[in-house]
Formats: sequence, C-alpha cells, structure tokens
Amino acid sequence: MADPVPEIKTPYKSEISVAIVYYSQWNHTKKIAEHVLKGASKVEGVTVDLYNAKDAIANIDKIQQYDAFIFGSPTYFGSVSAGMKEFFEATTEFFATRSLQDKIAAGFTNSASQSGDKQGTLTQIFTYCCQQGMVYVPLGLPATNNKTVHNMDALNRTSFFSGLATQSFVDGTPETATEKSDLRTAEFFGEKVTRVFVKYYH
Ligand SMILES: Cc1cc2nc3c(=O)[nH]c(=O)nc-3n(C[C@H](O)[C@H](O)[C@H](O)COP(=O)(O)O)c2cc1C
Repeated sequence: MADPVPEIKTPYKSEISVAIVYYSQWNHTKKIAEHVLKGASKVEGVTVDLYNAKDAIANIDKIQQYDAFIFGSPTYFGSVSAGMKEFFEATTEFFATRSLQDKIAAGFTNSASQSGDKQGTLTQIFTYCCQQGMVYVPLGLPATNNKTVHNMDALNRTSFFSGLATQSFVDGTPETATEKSDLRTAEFFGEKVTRVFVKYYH
C-alpha cells in the first residue's frame, strides 16, 4: 500500500508574518537586510520584522510562529558565518517538532568579492530550509553579465540565481561600500519573494 502524503500545513491566510533573520559583524549585511525589508514592506497583507541572529536566538519561541522567513548571512570563507550558523543550530528543536514544516523561505548573502564563493552560503541556507521542510523561493531574475558590455547598474549584476547575492567593497563603510544596483536588487528581492509568500498562503 502507498504511504499517505501528509496534509500540507499551510492554511489560507489573508495576513501573513515574515521574519528577516540576518547576521552581520560590520553592518554590511545589515544594510542589505534593511533594503530587503524595504522591498518586503511594500507588499500588502504582510507584517515584516527584522532580527539580527542574536535577537532571533533570544526570541526563539516567537520566531517559530512566523509564516515565512528570509535568511541572510555574510559569506565568510565561502560559507555561512558562525553567527548565522549559531542561529540555525538554535532552531534544532524546530527540526524535531517539524514546526517550520511547509512554511516558505528565501535567502541572501553579501560579501566583499563579486563572487567570493557566495554560492556556498546560498547552498547552505537552501539546505537548512529544505531540512526544516520549507519551500525555498529563488531570486527570480535572469543573469545580466553574459554580454561584452557589463552593466554595473543592472539588477542582479552579480548574476546569481539561487538567492540574492550582493557585494560590499572592503574599503567602504556600510553606507558607501555597496553598489546602488545591489541595494535596488535587495529591494526587488524583498518585494518579489514576499509576493510569492503571500500567493503561497492564498
Ligand atoms: C573571516 C572572514 C572571511 C571572509 N570570507 C570571504 C569570502 O569567502 N568571500 C568574500 O567575498 N568575502 C569574504 N569576506 C568579506 C566579507 O564577506 C565582507 O566584508 C562582508 O561585507 C562583511 O559583512 P558584515 O559587515 O555583514 O559582517 C570575509 C570576511 C571575514 C571577516
């Protein structure tokens, strides 16, 4: 006899809650997270809260109540930062109780190099979401640098697909280090994935 597929745990909701959880040591990823928040906040029928990883750990019971998540980490050594990993590991109980099962999520990373092995971080965020049973939403933009003229002003100029990937040059402050196009892409990403979240609960 075939194994029955369990009910999908996502009832219809006219209002959904989104938590953006990020880690940032020097506030570059924080700056990106704020632009993701700006984009997500444009969507109707949604409340969006921003947490750094430490605050999220301190409010772990509240975190599991959210309907949807956007996780962000700087890329350190081609990987999620230790502070973000700490948050992931603080949610081990959610894995055991399946409290995030069938929720919906997206991910982003920021680092100093244009690529800088950011894919490692996005893959780790994706894997975390999958292990928690969540549906993962990608960036949803085409690549922009496949032509001889590379447009720094284009959305998704870093040309990642599996999430938002932005660059903060190391010799700038959080206010000056990031290309305007990356900040626009962060805003686009926040709005785009939040629209998908809303559709998922409708
Ligand atoms: C320990 C460490 C490892 C890093 N590894 C990478 C890397 O693998 N690729 C990269 O492009 N940048 C790397 N960087 C640069 C950071 O990703 C970059 O400065 C980022 O903007 C810092 O974000 P934050 O201010 O949110 O902490 C590294 C920085 C540190 C401190």
